[in-house]
Amino acid sequence: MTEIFEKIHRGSNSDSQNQYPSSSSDPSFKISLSSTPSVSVETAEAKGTTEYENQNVSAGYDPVLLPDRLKNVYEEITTQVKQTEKTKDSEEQPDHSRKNTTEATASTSADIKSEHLEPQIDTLKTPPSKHCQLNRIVHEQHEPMTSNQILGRLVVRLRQGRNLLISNMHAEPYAVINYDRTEVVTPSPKKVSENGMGISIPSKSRPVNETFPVSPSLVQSELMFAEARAPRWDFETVFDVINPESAISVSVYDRMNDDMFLGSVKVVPVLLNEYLNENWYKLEPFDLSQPFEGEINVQTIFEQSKITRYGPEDFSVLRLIGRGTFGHVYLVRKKDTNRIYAMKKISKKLIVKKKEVTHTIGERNILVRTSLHESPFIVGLKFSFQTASDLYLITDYMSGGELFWHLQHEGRFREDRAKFYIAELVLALEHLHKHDIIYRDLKPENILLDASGHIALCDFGLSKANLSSEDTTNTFCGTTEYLAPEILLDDKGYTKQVDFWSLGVLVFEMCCGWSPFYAPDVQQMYRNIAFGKVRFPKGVLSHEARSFVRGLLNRNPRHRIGATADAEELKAHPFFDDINWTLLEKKKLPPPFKPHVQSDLDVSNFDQEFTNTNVRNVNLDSSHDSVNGSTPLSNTIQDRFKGFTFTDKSLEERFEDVNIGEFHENDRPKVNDSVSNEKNRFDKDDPVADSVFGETFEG
Ligand SMILES: Nc1ncnc2c1ncn2[C@@H]1O[C@H](COP(=O)(O)OP(=O)(O)OP(=O)(O)O)[C@@H](O)[C@H]1O
Repeated sequence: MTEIFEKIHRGSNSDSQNQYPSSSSDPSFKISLSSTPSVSVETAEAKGTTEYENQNVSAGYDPVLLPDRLKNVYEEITTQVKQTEKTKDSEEQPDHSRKNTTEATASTSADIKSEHLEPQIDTLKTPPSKHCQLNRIVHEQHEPMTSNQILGRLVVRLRQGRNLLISNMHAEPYAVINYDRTEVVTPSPKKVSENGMGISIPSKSRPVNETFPVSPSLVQSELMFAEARAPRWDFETVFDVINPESAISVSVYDRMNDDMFLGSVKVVPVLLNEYLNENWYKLEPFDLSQPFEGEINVQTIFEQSKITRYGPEDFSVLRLIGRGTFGHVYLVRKKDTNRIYAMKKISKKLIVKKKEVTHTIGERNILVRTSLHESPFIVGLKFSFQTASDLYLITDYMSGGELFWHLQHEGRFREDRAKFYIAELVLALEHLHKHDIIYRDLKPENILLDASGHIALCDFGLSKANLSSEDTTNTFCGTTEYLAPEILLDDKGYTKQVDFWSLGVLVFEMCCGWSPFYAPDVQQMYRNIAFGKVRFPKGVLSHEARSFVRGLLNRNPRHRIGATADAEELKAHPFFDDINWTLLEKKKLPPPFKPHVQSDLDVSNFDQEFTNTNVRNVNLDSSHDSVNGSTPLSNTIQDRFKGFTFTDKSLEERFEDVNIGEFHENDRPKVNDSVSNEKNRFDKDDPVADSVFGETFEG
């Protein structure tokens, strides 16, 4: 058994310690994925039995097609799986923790452990560049990167509301204003009555009954109710106008009643210099069949801009909100508009040292592409620029935080909540795949929530562009827990289907609270992905959800859901029967959970480990670059950042075209070691501690 993984990871030549396996070193080390139906497994529940024995353990690999040497190993594994499983009484087994699940899914490993596996993760992390397909796509399908200019500033004033459909006098209506994916959360309305200024708008629908004496407190309540129905915000905010097509959306919620949705409006701004537009807009419900009332008064003024370029000096750092491998992510304020953004600052030296230049340039270019195509579920890039030492990406601030953070705090999500996120992710992946982009790093850490609770994908550092439907790629990258088996095993390469495998892992993880292939050691995790069984906890996932997960976690990518019609196939699965895709795409389906966000400066949904960090000494001044004492990067190296185009003035260069997807020979593919990424996610009590495993299947 050890042998198989040594083969898989190193190739047959055991001397080649740092060799990623390749067909040239040992053609037999890969397992053919060319045929084999997926496994059909009845659930133990369905059978009314206590066992979840496999009906068929071929798991997407046809033993007939396996090389002889692997066949024995394969048979050994499947026999062990069967034997181990037979000894277990699934219904009685109090096996609920992540660790236990791992042991269960890795039930073939009893003897593997005793065989002393050498740690091989480094080998996997450092495949030679020949394993990567080079330059195949460099000159194809270039996106014309229109050099959008910053058109100006859009001042938006939310003045007041009237006749809002609040449920009681304590209501505190507030709004989430969204323009070109930038979000602003207004404070609660001004309390006019408390200032003794009186209330002037009685509610028609609640006339005071004059035939009875009215106690002062009742009058007071009526006044408070009337005031809450007609909130006065007088709130002003300024947006950067980049895309002239964008409309403003204003959604109103009640802060005191569980962020109850009170309606939303869409306002198309008039982009004529200094033009003031003011109107009362009727609030619309998410669901048009619902009775609805209320209006809000919105003013817009456009001011044409003379400045077209920005640099780091134009931003003030407010908080640290995240730390990545190559730099930090800050909450920043753009000085001229006071607009709040997220700024990712990436050290050039570090990415050169770690040979990640291409991935980083690729990330920026994919963000440019997706920004131009207005994908609602992908974080919006606003500016990118560079200095001599750093690269900067300015994106919309997603104040709801990482999905990871919420999952960590809540343990797991109800299926309908998970379904909502998964459905929005399907649309995000559909968008990427349609634009020939493969995402490759789907995981809760890279899924952010906006203030309303919609998702936005971030971190395109591992994505690859210009990969059409049939194209394959070979780069070994991703985060271990979410890696598709063909990335590990198939040297013919893999396709966009790997994103759907990761999506299957995510559905499972969101609903069950642990990752289906997790193991404390990475080698074991690879084994679980390649051969392990997935065990559904009993009673947690609906029949449709299990079928969806099974369909996505099919080890044969050609039989996986999505293999023939990409996301359309996923959308048609019964799991999504109650999803209205048209409304979802327009963000008109109310999110099942609204993050608690007090204002657009709120960082309470981010880890305090970051947000409590002192950022007073963070220096964004590019003039600092030349005097910071470290050796400057050579011109040749600076040339590699041409996509960001360094200028002496350190000014911003937005949306400039560069080669997308080019793989530089020195650039090393990347694996996020999910073990180190684990943080304390599963330190909490296991959320499904009382559940019993009900079903096992193999993809
Ligand atoms: N637009 C944003 N709004 C809010 N938070 C953000 C935003 N962009 C990034 N973050 C936060 O910063 C974290 C790190 O960002 P990102 O994943 O892009 O960095 P990275 O260097 O690529 O990370 P990694 O090393 O994990 O690949 C995110 O997980 C998220 O918590």
